[in-house]
Amino acid sequence: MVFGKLKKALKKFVDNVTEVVATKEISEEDLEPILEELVISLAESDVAFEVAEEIAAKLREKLVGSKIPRFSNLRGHVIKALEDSITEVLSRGYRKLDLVAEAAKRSPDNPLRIVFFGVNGVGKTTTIAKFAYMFRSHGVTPVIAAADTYRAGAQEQLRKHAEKLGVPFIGGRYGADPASVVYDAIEYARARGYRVVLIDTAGRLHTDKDLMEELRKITRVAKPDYRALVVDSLTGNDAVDQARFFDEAVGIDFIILTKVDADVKGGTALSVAAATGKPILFIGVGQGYEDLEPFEPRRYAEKILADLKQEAG
Ligand SMILES: Nc1nc2c(ncn2[C@@H]2O[C@H](COP(=O)(O)OP(=O)(O)OP(=O)(O)O)[C@@H](O)[C@H]2O)c(=O)[nH]1
Repeated sequence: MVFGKLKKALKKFVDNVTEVVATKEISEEDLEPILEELVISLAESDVAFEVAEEIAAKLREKLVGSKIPRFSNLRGHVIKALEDSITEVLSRGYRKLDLVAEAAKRSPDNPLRIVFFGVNGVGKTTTIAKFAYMFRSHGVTPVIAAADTYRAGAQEQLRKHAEKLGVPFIGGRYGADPASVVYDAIEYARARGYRVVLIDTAGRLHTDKDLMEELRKITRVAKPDYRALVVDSLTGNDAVDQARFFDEAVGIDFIILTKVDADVKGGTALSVAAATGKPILFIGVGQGYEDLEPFEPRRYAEKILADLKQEAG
């Protein structure tokens, strides 16, 4: 089940609180051991330890000494505290972005540039194709630039997507300077009036230092409006390390979390958003072009807690 492990941890927390609290007020004494158990089970669901502790601190603040409103039940009260705490953690750095509207407003000599970073295998290629689909279906056709010139496969995969989607593709020969691919793609867009350029980059080179230098060079040439990091929700705490690496290398504006539809643990979103302070703005929820959703913290928290809320009535 999607998010199964996280949901189980949260349900156990609600069960424990309702079991222990007999009066109309929640005491710190009652809550403390239950919070400790919650932190451990959150950590087991891929929530970074410091983020799990932060959630516990928020719950302590909201629940200790709180009076249960007369007509509401204790369960509902605890679930609401959980939902608010999770929403707060997910909201760090969050802002609404309308990329399609931004691109549509651009003058043709200054197209919107989005550079995508991320290690191999996280779903970067698929995500760029999903973005191309999103722009194109709103009438803003993008140019795709494949600036990973070290992997012939990456070029080929992106070219196929571009063909299927009917959008222009600019690639480079094996080993060509990736920055020149970026330059050509931006010039191409300018010359033909395309208002957005989506740029793929390498996910791995011989050394991390080489990778950092290449990504910095691409960034200097692209002058991106947005630097997007693609992370895989199935990688758990690794996603936090990746976000830190890329943020140090090039600076990250927002994160796209992929494979959320296949995530049985569910904690990565909480970790990445809270531990890096970089907002998740999109999630990948499948392999199709249309399987990209804007991320909204409250809605995501509601999704995590939907079964519990339904049970509580
Ligand atoms: N279920 C699911 N699968 C996804 C999602 N995004 C990508 N994938 C799959 O993940 C696999 C890897 O995706 P790619 O787009 O090839 O990943 P990449 O990061 O470009 O990987 P390389 O090309 O190997 O660097 C593919 O099988 C995709 O279909 C998603 O949101 N949900």
